[in-house]
Amino acid sequence: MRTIGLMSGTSLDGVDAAWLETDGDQIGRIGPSLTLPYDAELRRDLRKLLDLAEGLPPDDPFLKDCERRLTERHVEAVVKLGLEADLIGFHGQTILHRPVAGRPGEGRTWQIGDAAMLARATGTRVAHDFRSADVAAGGQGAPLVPIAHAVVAAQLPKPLVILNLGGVGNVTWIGSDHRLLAFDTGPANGPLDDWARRSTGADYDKDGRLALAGLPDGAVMARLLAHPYLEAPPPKSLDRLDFDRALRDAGAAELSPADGAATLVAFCACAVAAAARHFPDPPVQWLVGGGGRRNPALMRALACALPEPLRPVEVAGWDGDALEAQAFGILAARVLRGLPLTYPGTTGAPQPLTGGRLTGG
Ligand SMILES: Nc1ncnc2c1ncn2[C@@H]1O[C@H](COP(=O)(O)OP(=O)(O)OP(=O)(O)O)[C@@H](O)[C@H]1O
Ligand SMILES: CC(=O)N[C@H]1[C@@H]2OC[C@@H](O2)[C@@H](O)[C@@H]1O[C@H](C)C(=O)O
Repeated sequence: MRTIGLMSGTSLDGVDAAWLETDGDQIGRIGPSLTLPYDAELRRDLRKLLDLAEGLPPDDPFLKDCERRLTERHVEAVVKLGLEADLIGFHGQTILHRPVAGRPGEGRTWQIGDAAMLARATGTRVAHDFRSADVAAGGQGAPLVPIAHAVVAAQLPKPLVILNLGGVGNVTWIGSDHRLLAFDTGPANGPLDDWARRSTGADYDKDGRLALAGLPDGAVMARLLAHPYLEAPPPKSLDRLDFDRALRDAGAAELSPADGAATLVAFCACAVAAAARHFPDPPVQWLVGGGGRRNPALMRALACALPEPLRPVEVAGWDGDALEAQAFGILAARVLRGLPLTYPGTTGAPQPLTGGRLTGG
């Protein structure tokens, strides 16, 4: 079927949209994709929502206003793509993520976005709410893209790792027997963006210039590397703000702008290297997607920290900016067909689980 996947990630920079033909198991034609950046006001308000989410009722007027504006940008992205689709995969914006491993009914994950409004405005059926069923069953509810990675990487040599460097980092390890192991590695661009905004006023550290001008601070690094998340066995996932406190306690805030950025880059890379210790076998290569692959400071730090070759996903013929959005097209098709989205090896789901809901059409 013809799908449009829509992903608004933890970097809060905009919505990625991608057209793809898929039945959820295989991919057919790959169409165009685009990113519709958010205006500064929406970015700021979404960032504010992350801080407020814990205490907000679902009908809070500020939240509802952000949700409407966010959904309008998604409608705009679909219209701009300008292609017919049978199904839209609508992730929405995560504003809170608190899964409770192995304790059905206790965790919480919250993605905002008005699926009915999107379905009405585009005249297309919408698959959404991809994470709740997994969290309700005691899974992590994230990452969700691993099964889609397995679909697009079907022909590549294994073991293979796909690393996404978004606001948070996440890895998918695919074994020679097609086994999946996936989890969040640690903070990636999220704290770096916050740091760049506070110290330079820019939305992010473009081309890693600030980080390349500094040096990682040994004492701060030592404290950060002792964080229990790194050694904790998967499944595991993170909220965008989960490391903020640890970064403050480690003294990162006292560093100079350049050394602070260099330290955050080094920590992101070390967290990825720590993730590799959980893989059953080393991969033949790492393929890197997400905005972080454009940061030379981060790519250099990763190349130093990992023994295996590390390359942007473009070497496999993929588009590293579109991959997550394409994944939500694949996941939408799986929702429609009732196929599993999550697995014991990806989220800690008790068994392969379908999920998501369908609206409109
Ligand atoms: N040229 C560049 N130099 C440095 N960093 C860059 C560059 N281009 C993009 N980035 C980083 O990539 C981020 C956006 O990445 P991406 O769009 O993959 O995140 P996301 O999809 O929102 O996050 P997630 O995958 O966690 O949901 C930006 O916020 C910025 O930090
Ligand atoms: C709760 C949530 O939205 N998590 C995101 C976030 O951004 C990256 C990482 O943390 C990943 O776990 C997930 O996104 C991708 C799309 C996923 O679910 O696979």
